[in-house]
Amino acid sequence: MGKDVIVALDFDSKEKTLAFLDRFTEEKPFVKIGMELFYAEGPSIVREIRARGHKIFLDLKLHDIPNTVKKAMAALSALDVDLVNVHAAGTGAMMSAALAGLTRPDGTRPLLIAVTQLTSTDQDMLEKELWIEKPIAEVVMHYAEIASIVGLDGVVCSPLEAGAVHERCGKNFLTVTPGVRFADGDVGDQKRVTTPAKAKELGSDYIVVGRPITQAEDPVAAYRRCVAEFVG
Ligand SMILES: O=C(O)c1cc(=O)[nH]c(=O)n1[C@@H]1O[C@H](COP(=O)(O)O)[C@@H](O)[C@H]1O
Repeated sequence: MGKDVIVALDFDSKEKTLAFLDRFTEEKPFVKIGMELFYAEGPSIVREIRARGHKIFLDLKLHDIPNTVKKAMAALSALDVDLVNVHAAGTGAMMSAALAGLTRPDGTRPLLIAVTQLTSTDQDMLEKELWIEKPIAEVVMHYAEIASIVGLDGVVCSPLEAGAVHERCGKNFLTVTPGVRFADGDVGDQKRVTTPAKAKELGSDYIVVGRPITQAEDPVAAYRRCVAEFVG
């Protein structure tokens, strides 16, 4: 897995998703299928997009008791995807269970990463609502360290934290980073945000980009702008 841009396919139907993908005649973007599309269309959308040759991050952010997550991951292992995720807040026991559940008959498995703190969370929310009274960057590092100790392949964090995560957990520990906006872009509900160029400078392995591409007037041009800034 090299440095790449992952396009978040946050659409509510197969038709809209495939129409969007049809615009890409020259590239085959790495894509993310999240809750909106998966809950609307089910596993068949994963198969269909895979059959078109895309790499897939299946972003369902599992967070439950260890036994439930293990069984759910066993079911998801049947899908041919490259990357899946859980919430690190489920604890090390839950992350270990997720890893144990992720086994295919041929011995392969998708990479497993953990969401540290959502990029839509800021310091104020962390303290006042979640009652975690620590600097958010330290919380991200702590969760990343637990994920690394239990054997996960990486984390989801803001690009702003990618460098520190690599320093603590090693350069091969993946940093998959949403919270990406062009310098002139609308931030929306995201809080810990930076540009594709800055994400590259900070050492992110993958940026996850949704609305700046999907809602752009010219999505292919927006995707190319991301690739040019991030991959070079
Ligand atoms: O796990 C994720 O992909 C994720 C984690 C996180 O902390 N923040 C975050 O934004 N995401 C996802 O990344 C995508 C970002 O979309 P945009 O904000 O539209 O670029 C969405 O599909 C989110 O579900």
